[in-house]
Amino acid sequence: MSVVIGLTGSIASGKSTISKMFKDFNIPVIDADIISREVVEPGKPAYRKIVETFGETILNAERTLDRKRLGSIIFNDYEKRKQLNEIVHPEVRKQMTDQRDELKKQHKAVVLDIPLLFESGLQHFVDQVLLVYVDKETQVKRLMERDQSSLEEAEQRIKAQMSLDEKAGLADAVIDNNGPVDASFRQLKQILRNWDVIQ
Ligand SMILES: CC(C)(COP(=O)(O)OP(=O)(O)OC[C@H]1O[C@@H](n2cnc3c(N)ncnc32)[C@H](O)[C@@H]1O)[C@@H](O)C(=O)NCCC(=O)NCCS
Ligand SMILES: Nc1ncnc2c1ncn2[C@@H]1O[C@H](COP(=O)(O)OP(=O)(O)OP(=O)(O)O)[C@@H](O)[C@H]1O
Repeated sequence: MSVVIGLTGSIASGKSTISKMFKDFNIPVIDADIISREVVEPGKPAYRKIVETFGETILNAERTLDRKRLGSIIFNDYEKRKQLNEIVHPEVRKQMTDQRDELKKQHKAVVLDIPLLFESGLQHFVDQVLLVYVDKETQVKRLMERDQSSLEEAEQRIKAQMSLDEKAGLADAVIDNNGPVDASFRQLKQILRNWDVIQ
């Protein structure tokens, strides 16, 4: 029996950092952010719907999506965000469940890295939910440093998601990622032992 692990957190909480650690255990990771980029490439159905809905001003000169511009529209506006989600999310879900079912056949565990797992109510896609947690101050600081963004931009993005404190109450296990990376790695190892994924 393969265990399907839903890896989640909030923006800049450290999902990608933890996600890379699964390689050490030979556990494959399916990344919703990567799939959500693939399904909006020019020529794909979701791309066409996005241009129809948001207009050509959200395109770059080479006609790919101007992600920064689209982000500045949707992170400011709940209704627009909902419209974009309704176009992109069904495509992402289909790809993720197909890959999950294939990988389950060959691995002791499979990870679905889904930033919006709780917001989208996707708990039923997975057997265990693993949350990467940081406190609000660390989150803002790491987000601003990584994306070279202002305090205002960082707080706006954080506000577009459910708070990490609320998510912590819903998860099966939590990694506290406020400390150094090796401390988070040790927590991950213990959790995988508890779930009988590793020895
Ligand atoms: C708005 C877009 C173009 C901005 O692109 P950008 O390259 O700046 O950001 P990126 O895609 O790398 O996302 C970064 C993080 O933002 C957060 N985020 C992205 N989309 C959303 C959303 N619709 N609602 C809340 N948070 C979001 C997530 O934590 C994500 O990890 C892009 O995020 C997008 O297409 N979003 C809709 C699809 C989506 O929900 N993706 C996230 C999970 S499937
Ligand atoms: N334990 C840690 N100590 C110091 N820096 C960290 C730690 N964990 C992550 N970081 C840094 O914090 C930033 C955010 O981490 P990461 O990109 O892994 O988050 P994420 O949850 O995947 O973000 P997003 O949702 O935006 O994709 C990165 O610059 C990363 O290098």
